[in-house]
Amino acid sequence: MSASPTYDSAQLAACATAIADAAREFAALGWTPATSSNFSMRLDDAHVAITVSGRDKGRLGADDIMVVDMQDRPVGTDLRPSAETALHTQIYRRFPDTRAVLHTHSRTQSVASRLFGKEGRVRLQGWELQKAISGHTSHESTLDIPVFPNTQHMPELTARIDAWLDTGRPLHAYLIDGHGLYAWGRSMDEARRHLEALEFLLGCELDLRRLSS
Ligand SMILES: CSC[C@@H](O)[C@@H](O)C(=O)COP(=O)(O)O
Ligand SMILES: [Zn+2]
Repeated sequence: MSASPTYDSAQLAACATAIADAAREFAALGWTPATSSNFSMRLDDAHVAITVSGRDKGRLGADDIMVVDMQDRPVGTDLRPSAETALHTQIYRRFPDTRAVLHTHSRTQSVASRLFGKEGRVRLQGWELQKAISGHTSHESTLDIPVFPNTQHMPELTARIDAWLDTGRPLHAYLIDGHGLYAWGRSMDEARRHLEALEFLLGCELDLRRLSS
């Protein structure tokens, strides 16, 4: 049985608005093509507001956001949550201070995930914009973004992510090969900053590879 909710309808409505606003801006940038991408916000320790599966992420309204518990079960609705709900709840379980999780499918993220998938990670070093990632105070720091193999089987993907985390290595975001980027934060603003910074940095890495070859 799910834990009793400690959120109210006003909090759910505020999260739905924040998700729809962010998603609309990402869609305008071309980062959510063809209904791809999914977004969520933590409501309380046991519940998450998340996008309904298959909706156009550029035109989300209140009816396109639903509630799930931390075991990915819909709460108070028969709607189908995002096919990737398990990736969201895993981040909320593993990082208790996370309040927003953002997943997009931009062209830059998709191409970078294929190119760097062979290496298993993108190593970012020497970029001033690394400082947009919380905890990074210098361009001289090393920021590794892992690339996990894509699969439609969520338990396989969450197991790979758990295995990375269980080694104690930091995890600020990850790519899925041929798929897209997951980023998160302790607020919607922080999650957006992380996503935008990584979109920019991945584009820079792609340009460097292209120009150096
Ligand atoms: C439309 S293809 C993209 C999907 O397969 C998936 O990766 C995705 O990001 C959106 O799935 P959704 O179930 O709407 O959350
Ligand atoms: Zn996706």
